[in-house]
Amino acid sequence: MIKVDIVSGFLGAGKTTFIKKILELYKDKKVVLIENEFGEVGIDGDLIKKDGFEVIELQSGCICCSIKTNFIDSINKIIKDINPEYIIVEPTGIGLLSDIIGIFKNEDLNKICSINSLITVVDSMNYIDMIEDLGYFFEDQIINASTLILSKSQFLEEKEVEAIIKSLKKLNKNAYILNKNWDNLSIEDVKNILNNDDLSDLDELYHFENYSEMMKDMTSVSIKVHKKYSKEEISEILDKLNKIEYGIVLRGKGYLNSDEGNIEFNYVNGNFTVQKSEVKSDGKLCIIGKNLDKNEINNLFS
Ligand SMILES: Nc1nc2c(ncn2[C@@H]2O[C@H](COP(=O)(O)OP(=O)(O)OP(=O)(O)O)[C@@H](O)[C@H]2O)c(=O)[nH]1
Repeated sequence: MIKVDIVSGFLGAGKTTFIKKILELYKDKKVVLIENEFGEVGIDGDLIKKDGFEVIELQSGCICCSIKTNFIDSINKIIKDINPEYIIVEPTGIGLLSDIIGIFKNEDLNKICSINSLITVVDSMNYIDMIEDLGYFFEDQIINASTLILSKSQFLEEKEVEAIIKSLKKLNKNAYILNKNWDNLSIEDVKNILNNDDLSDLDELYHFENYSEMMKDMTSVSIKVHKKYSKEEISEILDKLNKIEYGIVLRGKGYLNSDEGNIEFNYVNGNFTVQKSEVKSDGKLCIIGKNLDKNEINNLFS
């Protein structure tokens, strides 16, 4: 049986960052990562591929709905061509965890794959906003997980973190909740999470019904940029992204060229970082949000 680790979590929560830690643990195993991006240009895959891991990128939609068939075909192909010990699945931040579990339970995949862990990364900095704005949708990722890992909690007051944990426990009383600064997260911690994930509740999934309604305004803008930017120029652009004329920007990420070498940026719900990057790229970026004005966003980066 191929073991499947599913790492879900909202846009920019820290899924790829946590998967990099899992890959450290699996470095001597045959492992394939399936990266599902909502945008048309794959961004995260480059970060993992540069370390020599096998990455399959599925873009332009969510594996839980619009590209479900591609996903099942890809898994069958991976099994046939690579036959790995482990498959790690990173759904888009706006995917439904219940649907992804459903695919592994029902689509004949249960004969060859078994779910090893069901992790949802919870972005502490944005949890309160997300739960207020996206409510039931966001709860699908929390209620159906067996481990909830808080990211970025070191940036909050202890009281704020306690409130988040209380809210998470109310939604999912059985999940194991890990609250630890990720800078101190050891391989042993990751091993314990993956080995001890309790998947006993898989038969009773919570399913968010109004998904298509929620998704109808969700859009992405993918841009290939050959221009060189300085870190300051990118910061100035990102600073403007929270203006309503661009739509509601939830997530932005990209690898760009600058005179100082490769740079990468990460934008999550109004906060951003711009830094030197180890990833060599011709220049590409993706912006995800609600009711985005594609022209205005294109103009910003042109
Ligand atoms: N310091 C710190 N930064 C974090 C932590 N978790 C995530 N980040 C940062 O948050 C940003 C987004 O992290 P990713 O791992 O790309 O998030 P993601 O969930 O894979 O994002 P999408 O796939 O776009 O939805 C990056 O800049 C990370 O470095 C954390 O616990 N601590």
